[in-house]
Amino acid sequence: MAQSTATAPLYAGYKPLISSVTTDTDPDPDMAPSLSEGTADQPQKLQREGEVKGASSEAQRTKANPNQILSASNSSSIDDHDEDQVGTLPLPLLSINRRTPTLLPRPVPPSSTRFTSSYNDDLCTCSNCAYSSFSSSSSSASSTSSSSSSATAAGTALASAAASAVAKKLARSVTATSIMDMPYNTSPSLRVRTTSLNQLKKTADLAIENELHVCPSVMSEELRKLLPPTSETVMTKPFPIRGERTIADCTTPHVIAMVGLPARGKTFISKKLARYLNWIGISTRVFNLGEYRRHATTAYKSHEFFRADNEEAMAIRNRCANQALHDSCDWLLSGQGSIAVFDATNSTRDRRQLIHDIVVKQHGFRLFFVESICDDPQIIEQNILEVKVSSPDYLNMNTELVVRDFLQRIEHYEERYQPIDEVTESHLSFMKVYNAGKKVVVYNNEGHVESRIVYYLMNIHITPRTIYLTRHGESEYNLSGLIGGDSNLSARGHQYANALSTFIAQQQIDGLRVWTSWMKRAIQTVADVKAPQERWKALNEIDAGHCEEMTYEQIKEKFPEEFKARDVNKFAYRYPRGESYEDLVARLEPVIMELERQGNVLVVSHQAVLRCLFAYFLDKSADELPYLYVPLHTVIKLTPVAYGCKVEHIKLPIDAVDTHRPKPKIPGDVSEPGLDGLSGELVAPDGVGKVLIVGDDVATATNGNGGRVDVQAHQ
Ligand SMILES: O=P(O)(O)OC[C@H]1O[C@@](CO)(OP(=O)(O)O)[C@@H](O)[C@@H]1O
Repeated sequence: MAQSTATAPLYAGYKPLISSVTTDTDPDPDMAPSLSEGTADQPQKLQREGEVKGASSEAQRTKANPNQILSASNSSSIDDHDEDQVGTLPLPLLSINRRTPTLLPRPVPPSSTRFTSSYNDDLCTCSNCAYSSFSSSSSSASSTSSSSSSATAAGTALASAAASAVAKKLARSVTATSIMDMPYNTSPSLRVRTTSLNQLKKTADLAIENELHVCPSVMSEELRKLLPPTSETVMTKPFPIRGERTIADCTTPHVIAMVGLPARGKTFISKKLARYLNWIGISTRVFNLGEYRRHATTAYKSHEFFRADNEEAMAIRNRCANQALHDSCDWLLSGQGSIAVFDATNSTRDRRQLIHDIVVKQHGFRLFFVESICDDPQIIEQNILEVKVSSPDYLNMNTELVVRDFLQRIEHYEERYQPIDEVTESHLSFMKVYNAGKKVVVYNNEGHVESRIVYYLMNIHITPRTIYLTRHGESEYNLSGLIGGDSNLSARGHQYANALSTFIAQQQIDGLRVWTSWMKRAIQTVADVKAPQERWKALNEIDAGHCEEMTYEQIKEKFPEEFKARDVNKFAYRYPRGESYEDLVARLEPVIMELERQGNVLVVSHQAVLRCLFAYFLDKSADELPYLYVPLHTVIKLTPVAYGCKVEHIKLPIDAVDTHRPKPKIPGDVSEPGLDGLSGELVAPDGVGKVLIVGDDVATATNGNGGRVDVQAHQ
């Protein structure tokens, strides 16, 4: 068993964003207090840290496996931060902006094997671009180390795309820019802008003069306006495609046991962690000791119940703890689940030893403790106000009394509290989270599942923020019922794009960032949204493989068995040569992780992708996920509250087709209404249709009966 202790400084490149939360604000219910103190610039701060973190982690992977990183986009480890890799590249580098693909000569890989990438995010996605054809075949001629041969090689690649003479001219026209001259840690797009934008513009003009296709990113402002929208700040993020779900990795059942005084965010962590693990396919359930105690006792009277010398109460508490632990183990033994989260204080060494004896010695399961430590009185008090005042223990009680009683309850625990000790409890595996992530200590961390848990808990934060999800505006393919493809917006889709930008402007969202897929319909939808934008390949719509650009009826006719199979198990069904919803979830995990790290974000994507993201926030099962109703021209606003998420559906007043195909009673049937009966109706988590319609200057909220309720808090 590997023993290691890691504290914050060791995570220099991986600074947990949660740390900036504790010091400033804390939006979470359980650790809530500091939330209200959040600063307006925090989201930007988070973003900046996130960029550095992502880049350095990628750089590390490059060292481990150079092919892998190239396949993840020729990306940031080379361009950004990996000095070793930089040293292996032929200099000077010409166009190095992987995010804003251009017609310019590109860095030449040291060997042709390094150009086997299937994810050249830096390749232009437009069909006209000469770079789309820059593949391994062209790279074989380019593995030289001199600047002139680099340019020539790139020129040759362009030539093979039918414009050799001009391409060579272009290659020569660009002043070489050595990557070594660029400030370390500067993003590639910034480097390009700060070091060679003029050259890029000149090159673009030259290319246009010669009737070559040039990507928008290097065009002059006037020319760019003539094209479909792009962003000044386009960035692409690589994503791992794992293909299979993680459940296979979780062969040994795990118990995650929380540790910590009351009001330290244990329940928040437990619930959030369980939601994440379930979403990635690891069946997880929380066993909350408070619920067992409430079940075993009559109404809560006061903190006296928690006095260490209250023997009668102590006997009840111990019995409840044993029961909860045994239920956790029984649940794991029954094969229904893989991870049980034991949400209790477990604040003494004896209790932890007992848990270890039962979980590890008796059952042979893995045991991992997560201790939440907080010594900021403000955070604790705010936490009590956010979640304890509304606890069933304090029904109809005056807030002041609640706070006083709860603080006394904490004092009783403090008398006996023994934080996990590395020396006397060196046989345990654990993670300590200080002040909502200001410092993290990981000890005896072992195995894939524990590592993912640690990584996830290091990324979450509790700063108040809002996430907006919307599909692109209605597309031409939506109008004709075709799935997939990369069509433009319809006329109504363009209207939605306008309405969306107005809506977002009206909301005045602090530090908003916009994420879209690389599909035209999504990019066009945010054409006028005034906020920094990023493109994610991971946000592209589900790949329907052989069924792309067909209607459901056509698929049924051409591949009847396939069509039926999808209706039988839509989540697991994988299109021939395409993807399943299960694949999508795997593909979207980095998006969720990054969303957890961010402030306010607007995500503009597609029906299937947004179902997956929505399911994460709403804790929806794999069966429900592929049928979640995500209509066109509707913004879904998600605000973290207490242990869940407030959901608002805001339908902007532009008609659109309904692309939702409900689950049919008979698999493969395309004629009868579906089982869920959702089409045409917004459905909130409680199953009641709730819509907020925003008109030009009035906002009207309606439910199915015309009532004015639009908000749904999901617990
Ligand atoms: O999984 P189902 O229900 O088929 O929905 C996914 C489909 O939704 C569509 C529209 O039919 O998404 P979108 O228009 O948002 O890009 C298709 O492109 C996609 O294949």
